[in-house]
Amino acid sequence: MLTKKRLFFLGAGSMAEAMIKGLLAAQLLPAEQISVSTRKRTEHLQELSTTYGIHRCQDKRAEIEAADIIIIAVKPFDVATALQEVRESISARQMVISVAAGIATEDIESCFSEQVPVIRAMPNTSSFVQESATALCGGRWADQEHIALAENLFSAIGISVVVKEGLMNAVTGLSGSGPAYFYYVFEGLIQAGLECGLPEETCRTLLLQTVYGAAKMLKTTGKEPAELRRQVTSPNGTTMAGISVLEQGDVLNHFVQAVKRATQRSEEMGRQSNPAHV
Ligand SMILES: NC(=O)C1=CN([C@@H]2O[C@H](COP(=O)(O)OP(=O)(O)OC[C@H]3O[C@@H](n4cnc5c(N)ncnc54)[C@H](O)[C@@H]3O)[C@@H](O)[C@H]2O)C=CC1
Ligand SMILES: O=C(O)[C@@H]1CCC=N1
Repeated sequence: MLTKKRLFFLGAGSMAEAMIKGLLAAQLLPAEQISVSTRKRTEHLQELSTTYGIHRCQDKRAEIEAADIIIIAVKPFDVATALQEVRESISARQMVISVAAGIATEDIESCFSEQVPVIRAMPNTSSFVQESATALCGGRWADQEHIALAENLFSAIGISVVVKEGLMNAVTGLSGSGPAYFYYVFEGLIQAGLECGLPEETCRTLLLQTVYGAAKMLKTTGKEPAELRRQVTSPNGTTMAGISVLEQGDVLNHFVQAVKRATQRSEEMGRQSNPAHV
C-alpha cells in the first residue's frame, strides 16, 4: 500500500531517524520517496541523507505539497510553529501522522483550512530495529483507509494497535516512554554486577541474553509474569532474597507511579503545546 507513497518528515530527531531506519530496513518504500526537514539546515540533516539515501529537503513547502503523508516528528512545543510554517501546503488529499506526545488530533486538525485526515500515533525508539510497539488513533477526518495505511506503516517497524484517542496519553506514559524504563533497570543491573565483582563485558553479555530470554519467555509462553517469576524463585533461595529487597523499597509501586506521572505529563504537554491556541 505504501510502496508508491511519498513521506515527508517534519523534524529529523531520534524518533524520525528510528522510523526512517526501520522503514528502509522493512523495504516498504524506496529511500528517494522519503524527505526530511529540520528547523535549520544542519549537518545532521546532511548526515541522515548520506546514511540512508533519503532526500534532504531543499524547498519545504514544495516538497510537502508533493508528499502523500506528512509525519510530524518535532517536539510537542514545536508543533505549533512547525505547522504554522507549512499549513498552507497541506490539503485534504494528503494525510498527517503526528507522533508528538500529548497533542490531540482535533488540535492539529484545527490548524488547517481543509478537512485534513490526521492520525495520532505513539511509537517508540525501537522502531530503529523494527521492534516498536505503536498505538494509534484516527482523528475526525481519518477514515478506515487512512487508519489501515498508518497501521501498514507502523506494522513494518514493529507491532501496531488501534486505540481510542482518550487512551493515547496512557500509551505515551507506558510504551512510548517504555524503552527508557527497561534501559534504566538495565543500567541498575550493570552497576549491580560490577559492584559484585564481575567484569563489565561479562555483565553486559549475561544481562543482554537474560533480558532477551525473559522477553521471549513472556512472548512465546503467554504465561503471566508472576507465574514466570515464581518459576525462578526457589523457596528461601537467591531470587527470594533479591526480590525481598525490591519489595522493601516498594519498587513495583514506584513503576506504577512512574507511568502515571508520565501519562499526566503527556496530558500537560498537550495542553501547554496546543497548536490550536497559537
Ligand atoms: N524520542 C522518543 O522516544 C519518542 C518521541 N516521540 C515524539 O516524537 C517527537 C520528536 O521527538 P524526538 O525525535 O525525541 O525529538 P528531537 O529533539 O530528537 O527531534 C526534533 C526534531 O525536530 C526538528 N524541528 C524543530 N522545529 C522544527 C520546525 N519548525 N520544522 C522542522 N523541524 C523542526 C529539530 O530540528 C529536530 O530535528 C516528539 O513530539 C515526541 O513527543 C514519540 C515517541 C517516542
Ligand atoms: O519523553 C518524551 O516526551 C517522549 C514521548 C514518549 C517518549 N519520549
